[in-house]
Amino acid sequence: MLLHGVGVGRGLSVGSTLRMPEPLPEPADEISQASPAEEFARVKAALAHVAADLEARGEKAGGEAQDVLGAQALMAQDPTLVDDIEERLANHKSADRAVFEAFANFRDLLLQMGGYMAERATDLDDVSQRIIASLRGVAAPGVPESDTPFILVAHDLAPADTALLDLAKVIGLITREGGPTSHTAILARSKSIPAIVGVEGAEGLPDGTLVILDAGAGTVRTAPSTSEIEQANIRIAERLAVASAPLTPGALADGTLVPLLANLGSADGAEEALAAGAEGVGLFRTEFLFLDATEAPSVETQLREYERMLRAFAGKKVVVRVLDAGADKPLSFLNDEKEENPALGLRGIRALRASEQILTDQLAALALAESAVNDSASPGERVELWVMAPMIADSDDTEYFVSLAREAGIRVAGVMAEVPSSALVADQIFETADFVSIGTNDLTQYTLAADRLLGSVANLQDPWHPAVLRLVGMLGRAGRNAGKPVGVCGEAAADPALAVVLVGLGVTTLSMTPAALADVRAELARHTLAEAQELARAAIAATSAERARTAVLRLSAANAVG
Ligand SMILES: C=C(OP(=O)(O)O)C(=O)O
Ligand SMILES: [Mg+2]
Repeated sequence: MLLHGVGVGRGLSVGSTLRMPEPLPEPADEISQASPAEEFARVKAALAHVAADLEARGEKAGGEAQDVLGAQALMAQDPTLVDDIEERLANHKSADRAVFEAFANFRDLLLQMGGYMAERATDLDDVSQRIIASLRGVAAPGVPESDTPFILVAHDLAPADTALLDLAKVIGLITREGGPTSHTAILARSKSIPAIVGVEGAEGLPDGTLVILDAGAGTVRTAPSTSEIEQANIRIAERLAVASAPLTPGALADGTLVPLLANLGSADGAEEALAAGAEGVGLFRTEFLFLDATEAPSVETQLREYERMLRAFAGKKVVVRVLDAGADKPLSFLNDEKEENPALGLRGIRALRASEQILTDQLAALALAESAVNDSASPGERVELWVMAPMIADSDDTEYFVSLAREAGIRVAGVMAEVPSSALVADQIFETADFVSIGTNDLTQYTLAADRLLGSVANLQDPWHPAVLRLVGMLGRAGRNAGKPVGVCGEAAADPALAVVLVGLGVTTLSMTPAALADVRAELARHTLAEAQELARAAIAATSAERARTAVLRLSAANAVG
């Protein structure tokens, strides 16, 4: 049997599947036969068991995961919740129903508070499920434990699950939900886990099914033959060889340079990015530093973080994005309003325009960080700081941002092209912006009107769609006419075949998760600029994302040099 989904990267894996337990059904609201005191004793034992289990798992995982799990252990013993449960038991609710209701009540309160508190609602659901599982004596939800490596099959992954993935054990990931730019996909790519998301039929895979997961083809093959397994193992070995190829600068076969940059969320990833041959940073997502903050970070706090990042990339270019709050990246201090359609709401530059002081503070911190690094550096060690704003719609947004950036002393100021309107008026935007960086994740979401977090429309969330590629082509042309650079920093840049097409459309730099650099470097080196342009023409002439991908893969196999 062959199942289809959206592959993340080009990874390949052969192994047995193990399912993540399904969420437990809602406990029935019936009068309990046991006495409230008996039920309360059972609940207290379950709470203690779950808290101890979460703490033990936290200690094992260490780092950030330990903080997440420690906070969850505290939730399991929260006195307000325990009192609420006891009260419900006194009204003759069953133990699991009382737990379910008390947690659901607390969850609704958190959701009403919005922002950071609302973000914790998922963690609370997870704790509630664990307690109910303990009361029923069934397996707790979450990543299953196993002594041998396995391919994880899940509906989708919660943040706490993803933080805890043991890479020595989880050798592949298949999810029913999620599109190519969902956080599960971004995490899988950054950890180099072969993954396929949005797989219809994934829920029917029994534990222990031997499968070949081929992310490049977007397929899961069950019951593979011996020769199919041998072929897959040969390809896995070939990929390992690519990963250890020399770290040359990104370039096409004819020598055209295409600098390969890293997407980072903090300076912690700098070492890994440099080791993978990143020629700089093409997208520093500053909001990742402050996701948990309840108030705007001070200039001093920001300065420390930015300086750390800039020092790590001495002698190279670092493109910093100012805070991109809203929708999939909520920052309670910037946009706390509940919106019907947050992806179409006050996010990115719009949220910053509404809180201008936060933007001017951030620009000031960036300018100070650049001076701190460069004032005492020799010319070869100076970092080149570029700053850009997210979700720019038109030249009005551009002029607003660029003038504030210049006032703050930022020398190179540009914008992200993520809203389709920015491509349509790219010539006007280039009159002011020093550069454009295309965020293909959001550009795809808005061009196809397909929520990037929703599995049901994952088939539309595909940057191979000729409509998206035509917009990229418009931006590429406008950049060339203006003599200014056009980068791509969305997930599309991490897809090797698509990366070549983007260059053919006029893109001059590519930025991606460091784990994708080796594959993209190898693929660029197989094509000349003329070939990349030919592939781009084939892609934009296709009538669907799937046809564009097939046409390019076919042509590229025929063209490949060496
Ligand atoms: C790079 C992008 O930004 P983010 O994924 O952080 O929204 C994008 O939208 O492509
Ligand atoms: Mg974006």
